[in-house]
Amino acid sequence: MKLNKDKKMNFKLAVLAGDGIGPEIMAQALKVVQAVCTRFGHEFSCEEALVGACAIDAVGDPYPKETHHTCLNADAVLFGALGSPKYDNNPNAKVRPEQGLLKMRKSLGLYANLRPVSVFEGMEHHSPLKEERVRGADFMCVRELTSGLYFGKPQGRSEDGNTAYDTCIYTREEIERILKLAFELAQSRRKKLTVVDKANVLATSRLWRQVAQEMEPRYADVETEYMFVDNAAMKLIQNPTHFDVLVTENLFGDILTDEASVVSGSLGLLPSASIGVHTSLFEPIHGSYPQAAGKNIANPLAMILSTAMLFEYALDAPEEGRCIREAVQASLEAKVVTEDLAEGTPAYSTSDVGDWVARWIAKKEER
Ligand SMILES: NC(=O)C1=CN([C@@H]2O[C@H](COP(=O)(O)OP(=O)(O)OC[C@H]3O[C@@H](n4cnc5c(N)ncnc54)[C@H](O)[C@@H]3O)[C@@H](O)[C@H]2O)C=CC1
Ligand SMILES: CC(C)CC(=O)C(=O)O
Ligand SMILES: [Mg+2]
Repeated sequence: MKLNKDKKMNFKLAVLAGDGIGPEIMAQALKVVQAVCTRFGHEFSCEEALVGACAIDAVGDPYPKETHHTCLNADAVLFGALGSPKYDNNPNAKVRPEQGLLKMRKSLGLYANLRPVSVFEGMEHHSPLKEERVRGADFMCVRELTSGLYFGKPQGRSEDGNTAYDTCIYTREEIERILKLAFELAQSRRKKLTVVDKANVLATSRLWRQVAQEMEPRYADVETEYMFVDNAAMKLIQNPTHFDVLVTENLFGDILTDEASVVSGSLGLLPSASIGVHTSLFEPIHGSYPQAAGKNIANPLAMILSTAMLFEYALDAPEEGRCIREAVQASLEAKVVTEDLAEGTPAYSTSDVGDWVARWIAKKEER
């Protein structure tokens, strides 16, 4: 990224809209990035690339080499979502969009997926849980992203097709690096870490727990607890304010964070940042929501909030990130929301919400 003499940025984004609602929510995110850049005096450029079902259809590969190079040549990656019923409903498909997602994460070295969960001020009523239960909930899920059951080999079927297997593998090194990140994150927050595993049953979980226990003394200022994943699944919605930083393996983190979106009120509200070795990538936690594709009804806020994380984590520009969050808070207060959040008020379209948030950012100084 270039900085001019006034410390204004000129950065380059790899833009991977993907499938389903991906292009619709990405268009809103880019409006917001443009509004923030205009407001703060930055410049940016985008290079689009294919990933997922659209990439299979175009070139037969869900994560083409060209896409990988585009990601490596950019300052950061913005990703929408991928996946299509065409492949979900065909168990015999030779190539799957999700293979592209896994390959992208692995080859970009994105081993840590940060998924913040919180309730916007005054928006507790969006959650189907009791308002007093979710008020003040604000925790960070740290999901290991490049190992575990989604990556372990062997994976497949027996010759007669009647037995299937997946393999869960974790090395000490993989566990240590994600735990280090989680401990440090806890130190920068409320100093509480919940390590979620299934150590009563799984060998990989027992290694996770052992490594975490060995590291604990180095982070004596952090209160560390261990929780089995089934219990965590219950506690997350029974008592979400219990948590500060929660760290767990790939599969558990995937499932628990979709569940945790109930605390915020919609899956369409949860952003994420994937960080690691070669670059960083910002994406909503939800998928391609194919039922909504092309209808201009999906909530773009998870994608828009992912751009706030882009400014904070990749561009070291916290004020810009804060500005996006304030705009999102304002849109919720003004009830400019898509149908997943509209209760008794008219639903706005995906593009209306994007326009409103971008306009709010542009006009902020007038308030
Ligand atoms: N990171 C990614 O690209 C991911 C891709 N997928 C893929 O997405 C496809 C659909 O999977 P699903 O299990 O249906 O998950 P999904 O996350 O796409 O949708 C599940 C439900 O969440 C709600 N939802 C999701 N996004 C929303 C939004 N922006 N606004 C409002 N409501 C929203 C809808 O009620 C939807 O039916 C599959 O092909 C799957 O493999 C799933 C998860 C992550
Ligand atoms: C489609 C999966 C591989 C990914 C997923 O559900 C996620 O990253 O949240
Ligand atoms: Mg998921």
